[in-house]
Amino acid sequence: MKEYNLDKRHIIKLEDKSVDLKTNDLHVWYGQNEAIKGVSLEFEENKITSLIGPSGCGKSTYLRSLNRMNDEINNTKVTGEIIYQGIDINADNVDVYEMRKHIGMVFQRPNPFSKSIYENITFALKQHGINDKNYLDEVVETSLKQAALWDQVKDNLGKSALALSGGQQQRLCIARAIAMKPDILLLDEPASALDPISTGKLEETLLNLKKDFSIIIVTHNMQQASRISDYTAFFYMGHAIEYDTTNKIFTRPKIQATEDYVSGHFG
Ligand SMILES: Nc1ncnc2c1ncn2[C@@H]1O[C@H](COP(=O)(O)OP(=O)(O)OP(=O)(O)O)[C@@H](O)[C@H]1O
Repeated sequence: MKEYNLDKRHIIKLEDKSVDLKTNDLHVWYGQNEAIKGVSLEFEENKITSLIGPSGCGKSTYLRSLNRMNDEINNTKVTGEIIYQGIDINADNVDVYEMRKHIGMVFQRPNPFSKSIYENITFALKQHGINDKNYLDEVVETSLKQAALWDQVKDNLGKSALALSGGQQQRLCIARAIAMKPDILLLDEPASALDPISTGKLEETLLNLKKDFSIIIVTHNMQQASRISDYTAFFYMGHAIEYDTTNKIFTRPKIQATEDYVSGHFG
């Protein structure tokens, strides 16, 4: 196993860009295990950013901390700032439930509720007290259109979501997340349980969604990162080692570990 110098980093700052979300010196501990060791990254609005790196480097932990999903895990500690619209959403007084309306998440395995397609999308809205039928109908249609699922399900909105294919279920989960009209969508390996055709459709959907949302995605798939993302961050052993435009990361990385990883010669 090659030893890499973890002090050598290359992290770009998005000075002249519109930054939607950023972290400053973010650390995450599971008990004694420090999984994220001071990560400072900025995410541009209406762009797709991929988080890549070897298994166990902390990509999912970092992603989950961006809308405080790690709060749900016992014995976790998160320090540092997560700045969204000028507010540190890692602060104690933040209403996490409210914040997640702005920063939504889609998980690795499609996890629709055991309810109808329509109810999957309206569930969270109803929880937030929205019951106007016309409004809910409109949100269902718009969200399903944005998630490229409307044409396939529009005549069967009362059908169980569990009867959809895996790829359709994952697009339904995206529709469910965007029904809340978030600004930012976090996706943790959303295509890992999908076949190549469904993966292609999902990637196309994400490319269409970026005009309305900022997207941050964890992926193991190098081709996927290079096909869909504008920026890529390479993680290793709890650090963000290199962060740049996707083109530079895949063609002219500045750090040896990144170069080895993207060229398949890592470790
Ligand atoms: N719920 C948890 N409880 C305790 N430790 C955890 C938990 N989730 C992750 N870890 C630990 O945190 C570190 C980073 O894991 P994480 O899942 O974030 O990495 P990853 O880069 O996303 O890995 P993979 O690509 O395999 O999904 C690992 O040491 C892992 O064992």
